[in-house]
Amino acid sequence: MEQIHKTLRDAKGMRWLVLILVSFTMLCAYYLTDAMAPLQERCQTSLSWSATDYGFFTSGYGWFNVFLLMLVFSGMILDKLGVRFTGVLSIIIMIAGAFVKYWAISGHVDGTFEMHLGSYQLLAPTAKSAVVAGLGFAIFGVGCEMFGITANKAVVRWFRGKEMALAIGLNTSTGRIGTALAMFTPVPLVNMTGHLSAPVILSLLLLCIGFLIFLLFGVLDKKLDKEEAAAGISSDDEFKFRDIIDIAKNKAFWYITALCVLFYSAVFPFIKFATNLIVQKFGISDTFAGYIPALLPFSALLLTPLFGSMYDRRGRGASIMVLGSLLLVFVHLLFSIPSLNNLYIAVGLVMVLGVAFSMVPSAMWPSVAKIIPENKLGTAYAMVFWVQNWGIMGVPLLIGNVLDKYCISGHVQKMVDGKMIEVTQYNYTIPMLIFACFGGVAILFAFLLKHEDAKKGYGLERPNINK
Ligand SMILES: C[C@H](NC(=O)[C@@H](N)CCCCN)C(=O)O
Repeated sequence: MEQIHKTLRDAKGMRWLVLILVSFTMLCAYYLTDAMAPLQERCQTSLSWSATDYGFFTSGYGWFNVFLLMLVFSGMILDKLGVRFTGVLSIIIMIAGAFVKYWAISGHVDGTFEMHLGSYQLLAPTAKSAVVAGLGFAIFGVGCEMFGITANKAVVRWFRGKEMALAIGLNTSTGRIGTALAMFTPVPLVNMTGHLSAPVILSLLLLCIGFLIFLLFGVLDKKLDKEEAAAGISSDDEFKFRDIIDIAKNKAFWYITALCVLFYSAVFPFIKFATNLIVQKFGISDTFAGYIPALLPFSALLLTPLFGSMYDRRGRGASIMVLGSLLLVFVHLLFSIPSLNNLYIAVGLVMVLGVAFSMVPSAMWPSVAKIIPENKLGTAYAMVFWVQNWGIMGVPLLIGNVLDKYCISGHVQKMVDGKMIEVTQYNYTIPMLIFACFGGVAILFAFLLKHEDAKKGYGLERPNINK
C-alpha cells in the first residue's frame, strides 16, 4: 500500500491529539494564575491584606521573569534543549511555586515585612503572607511562562503549514477555560472547605495530572523527531546568542511586542481586580460577582479559535489586532463612567471585552511565527513574554497603590466567620481610565504593525493555510 502519511504531524488525528495533550496543562496553569482573583476581599478579611498587599502579591508573577531574566533563559533552554525537556521542567517549577503559595496563605505566615536600603524604604510594611505568597507566585510564574512558550513552539512545530492559528487559538482557549474556572470556583470552594487555600490545593492536584499528560505528549514528539530524522528533515533548533540580536533588529517584532505588553496590561491585571470592581461598582456579593468576569474568558474561549480559523483561511491578522485594540478601549472607557452601574451593562461590556480578548491573541501569536523563523521562535516568544511580564508585574502594583491612595470611597462592616470586620470600599474610575490609556497606545502600535507589514510583506494580512 502506498504510504500516505510522511510523518506523524501529517496525520490529522495525531496533530489534534498532541494539541489536547499540550493544552491540558495550559488549563491547569491558567487556573492557578487567576485562582486568587475572586478572593481579593477574602484576603483582606482573612489575611488582613490591603489593596496594596493584594497588588504586591499579584505582581509576584513577574518578579523572577523580569528581574532575573528567567523568561529569556527559558527561551534559550527551549531553543537549546527542546520542547519535551522544557515542558517537564516548567511543570515541576509550577508545582514548586504553587506549594509555596499554598504555604503562605494557609495560616503559616504572620506579621508584616518591610525593606530598607540605608535610610531609603524599598518596601513599605507589607503583610508577610503577601510577600511569601508573592515569592511562590514568582516561582510559579517562571514555570507558567516557560510552559507558555513551550506550548506555542510545540503547536507551531506540529501545525505549521496546516491549521496553525486555529491550533494556537485552541491551545490559548483551553487556558481560558482554566481562567474561567478560576473566576467562579474559588469562592464556593473556600465556602465549602472553610480554607482560603483550597483552590491552590486543587491547582496542585491538577498540575500533577498535567505533568503525567505532558509525558504522553513527550512520547509522540520523540517519535516525530525520529521520523523527521529518518526522512532527512532537520530541525535547526540550536540556540545562538546571535538570535537575540537578529530578532531585536526586526521592527515588526518590536511593534508586536509593544502591542502585546499594552494590550495584556489592560486585560490580565483587569481580571485580577474585576471581581472586586463588580462588587464595589455594581453592589453584588463576591460569591456571584466572579461569574461576571468569568464571562470574559468564556467568550474568549469560544471566539479565539473562531478568529484563529478566520485568520488561517482569510488572513487579515494585522487588521484583527487593530479592531481588537479599539474594542478594548471602548469597554474600559465605559467601565470608567460611574453612572453606568447597571448589571446588564457590566455583562455586555465584559462580553465585548471577551471579543477583543479573542481577536488580538488569535492573530498576535501566529503572527510572531510569520515574522520570525521557526528556529528562533522559542527565543522570540520568550522575548515578547518578557516585555509583557513587565506589564503583568507592574500594573497590579500600580492599580493596588492607586486604589489605596486615591480611590477609597468608604468602609463597611461585614460579618466574616462570626466576627464583624471593616472592609474598605473603592471607586474604580481611575483604574479603569488607566486601563483605557494602555489600550489607546496599543491601537497606535497595531497600526504601526499593519503599516510595517504592508512595507515588508510578512504576510500578516494573508491566510496561513498553504493551499
Ligand atoms: C498565549 C498567551 N499567554 C501569555 O500571554 C502568557 N505570557 C501569560 C499567561 C498568563 C496566564 N493567565 C495568552 O494567554 O493569550
